[in-house]
Amino acid sequence: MSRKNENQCDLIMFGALGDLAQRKLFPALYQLEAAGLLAPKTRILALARQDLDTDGARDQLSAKLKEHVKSAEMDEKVLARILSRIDYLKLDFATTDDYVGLRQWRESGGGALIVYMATPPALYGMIARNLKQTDCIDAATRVVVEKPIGHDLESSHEINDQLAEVFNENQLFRIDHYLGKETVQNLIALRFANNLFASQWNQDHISHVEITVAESVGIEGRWGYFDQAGQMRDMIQNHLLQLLCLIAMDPPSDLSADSIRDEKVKVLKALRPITPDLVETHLVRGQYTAGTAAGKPVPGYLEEEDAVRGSTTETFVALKAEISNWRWSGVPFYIRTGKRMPEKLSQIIIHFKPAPHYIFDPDQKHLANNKLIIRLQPDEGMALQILTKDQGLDKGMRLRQGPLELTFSETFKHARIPDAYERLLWETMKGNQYLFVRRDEVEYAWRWVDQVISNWEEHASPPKRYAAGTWGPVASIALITRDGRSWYEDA
Ligand SMILES: NC(=O)C1=CN([C@@H]2O[C@H](COP(=O)(O)OP(=O)(O)OC[C@H]3O[C@@H](n4cnc5c(N)ncnc54)[C@H](OP(=O)(O)O)[C@@H]3O)[C@@H](O)[C@H]2O)C=CC1
Ligand SMILES: O=C1O[C@H](COP(=O)(O)O)[C@@H](O)[C@H](O)[C@H]1O
Repeated sequence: MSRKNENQCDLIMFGALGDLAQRKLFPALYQLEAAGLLAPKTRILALARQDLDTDGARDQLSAKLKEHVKSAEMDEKVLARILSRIDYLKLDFATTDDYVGLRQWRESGGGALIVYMATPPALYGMIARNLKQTDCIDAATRVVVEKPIGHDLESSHEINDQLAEVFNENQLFRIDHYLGKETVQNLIALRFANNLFASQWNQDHISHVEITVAESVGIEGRWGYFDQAGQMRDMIQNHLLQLLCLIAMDPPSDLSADSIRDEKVKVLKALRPITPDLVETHLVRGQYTAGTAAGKPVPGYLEEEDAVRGSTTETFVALKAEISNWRWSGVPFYIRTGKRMPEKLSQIIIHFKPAPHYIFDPDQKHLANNKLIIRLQPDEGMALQILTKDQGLDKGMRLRQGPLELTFSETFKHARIPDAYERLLWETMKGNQYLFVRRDEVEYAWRWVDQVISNWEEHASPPKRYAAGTWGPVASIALITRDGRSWYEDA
């Protein structure tokens, strides 16, 4: 095969007219086209149950692409090229006979077959069975599935079992879109390409770690889905535990998918359960009430469209996680995530321990902890807070804290930061699984989350209220100040 066609594929997209596909997946394919990364013969088949032909579907997708690709990045020639790759097939996912059209389409193409299931997870098993029954797939087919894989350990087992009846694990690409973010992948480079940090990355040198993933948005018309999930299942079970794993894992022996995933699994297995006696001190759940977002009044969670009165679903979680292993014994990981917070901000702060013997002004002792601030989004970059001597004859040996700063947009001026889905689709086309989640990762994450949820349910205390536009319930501040620490607020 010529180099140009090396990553040639036929991409079949179930749920092609749904929200995720239109907002994220087709814009990502547009960007891959713009970057010249799609092989000349790569084709895309959009599947949905709307009564459209290919021209009608292309018109609809074109309008959505214009809406979701930044106008400065929209180029009519690129648009025409990506649209020309797209065919449309009306198909009811539940009707086996409909898949015959899909097989016929595939017979006229070539390259790897990628099946993207941008549908509710309850449909994955049925789609997989229908694909198999109608001979649409083979042992080289790759399948991309979205989160959430289940609602708990038991249901995730069921979904994974249904997929495993048809596909091998090396065919399954389970998405956690945080793993596609450039800055999240950068955690691997930061930790394992810089020996400076490698030698400090343990309980001898780190006192605690903070992970904050704050969202300014509320429920965005997804109340029905979100109320069944809550922030614990929607964000912690996947994105935040993945971030924790990347920070806490041991060095993998290489960059292969299984080396990285083996190390992440060890972290998940070592997470200390939040047992009933710890719920009070290690966990805070919150739910937002009316407040403000970007200076405008916004309703509370229970007043959102489609809301059901009296729901006790949490829109905020703060917790103290502990990892029972040699490297992290005694180092708490304080994690918080919530909707309707003052701004969109994802960051990780590594707090280093002070030097063993302090010789400077006792009044400045509180400054003596170095911090590494990793800004995942927005304003991607990192800063290492270090202490230097304050300038001037009159300053003696007064200390001053300041950052060694790396802001990606300034340092890599011309490099556009790709959206997570661009990276994930591109890796799927290349057949690389390292940014995708293996079955045991999903299940160990559920195992830990399930016990947290069942223990808080036993505790039966309702979520604490916080006004939209604030950093969560006051109790989340107490969770960390109880240990003589505070959330890093230099946002
Ligand atoms: N949207 C997002 O931002 C995110 C979504 N996800 C995940 O992505 C997946 C898709 O989500 P999303 O796009 O929001 O969901 P949508 O409901 O918007 O899209 C799903 C699509 O599947 C179609 N569909 C459902 N059943 C059938 C059927 N029997 N035959 C044909 N078409 C069918 C629906 O068609 P119709 O409209 O006709 O019902 C709909 O267009 C889910 O797993 C979700 O959890 C994950 C992270 C973020
Ligand atoms: O998976 C999800 O992620 C988004 C947050 O993603 P981000 O890339 O904008 O940080 C969250 O809003 C959504 O509820 C959840 O399902």
